[in-house]
Amino acid sequence: MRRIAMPLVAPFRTSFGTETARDVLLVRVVTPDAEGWGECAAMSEPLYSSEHVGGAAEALRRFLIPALPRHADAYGVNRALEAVKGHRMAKAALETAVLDAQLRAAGESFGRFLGAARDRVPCGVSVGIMNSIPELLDAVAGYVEEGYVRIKLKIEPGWDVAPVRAVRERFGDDVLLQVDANAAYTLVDARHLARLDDFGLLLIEQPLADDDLVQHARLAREIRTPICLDESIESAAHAAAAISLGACSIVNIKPGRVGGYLEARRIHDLCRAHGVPVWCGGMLETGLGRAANVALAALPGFTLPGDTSASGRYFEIDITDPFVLEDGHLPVPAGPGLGLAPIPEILDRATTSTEWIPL
Ligand SMILES: CSCC[C@@H](NC(=O)CCC(=O)O)C(=O)O
Ligand SMILES: [Mg+2]
Repeated sequence: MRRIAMPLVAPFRTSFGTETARDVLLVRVVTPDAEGWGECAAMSEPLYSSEHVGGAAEALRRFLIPALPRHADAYGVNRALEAVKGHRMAKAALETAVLDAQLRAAGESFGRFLGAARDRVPCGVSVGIMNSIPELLDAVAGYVEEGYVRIKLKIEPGWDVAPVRAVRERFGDDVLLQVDANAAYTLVDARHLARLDDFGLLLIEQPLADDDLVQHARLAREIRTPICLDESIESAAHAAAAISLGACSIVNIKPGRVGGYLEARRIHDLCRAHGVPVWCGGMLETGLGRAANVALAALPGFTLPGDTSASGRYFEIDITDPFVLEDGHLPVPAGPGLGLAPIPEILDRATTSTEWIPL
């Protein structure tokens, strides 16, 4: 296990706090045939969800790594880790590292293994809450200029209708626009949220609390903007419940949040069977997690642009060759496994601790 410090190019503010740097936990698995990498999505503090990077490291050290079967592929690891409750981001990092090693040894790319239907994906970008509308419009102008095909605005009570209206007035009705509340509202705000219906948004992401499926279903009957869930969907079972309750009509799939790429694909398959569009969310990943997310975003049911932005959206220097936007798209890595690896001298400079756990 390796912890790296990744400063952000600019503070990223959401309804639950402001990030200025990522403290990222990486897992490297060494097998007789190959090594594999997994990136843990957990943030430094348990503000997005209950997981946090220190807790993930502890769960891996004490429960998940010791539970690893001696000879197992990612499916075997997925089953072996089921006995541990929760800790999905920690599980995802370990399962992904095993999957990466397995695929590198087999000479198969993540995209091919997952069922990618394209060799590049259209990219959206997530824009934080800013100190003023002019500052927001400058940031959005930069991203539109860079070629991002979709803009997502973080919102919270007091910063919602005005920024959305300003972006619509400045950039027109054609730019694909959506908002993400990170669970900042309650049903009391339903009539206020209905004011966003005038702006032709693609979706409103996670308006209410993560465990409020019934209330999201009620909200869905009071606003026209489609509801997309993020924090609420931690498994295929959650996705099935949300769809059958009418709590959402779009799902943001984040492999870390749901325990790994195998469960992410199950959710993709389930949503596709219900005609529910999905898109790939982001957790400010380095190039390692970004590579796996871009491969996932190439699956056929990912019909909306994801938060799969270029490395430069967050990092001055990525620990891998950077993802660079080309005509609003990112290429799906074609090499074995993740298709890339950390650049040793950059990785060493970013490293704050390493820990070797023998099986
Ligand atoms: C620090 S906020 C992380 C969670 C947030 N992620 C994003 O907004 C996209 C971040 C990214 O581009 O990786 C979300 O709720 O969707
Ligand atoms: Mg979100």
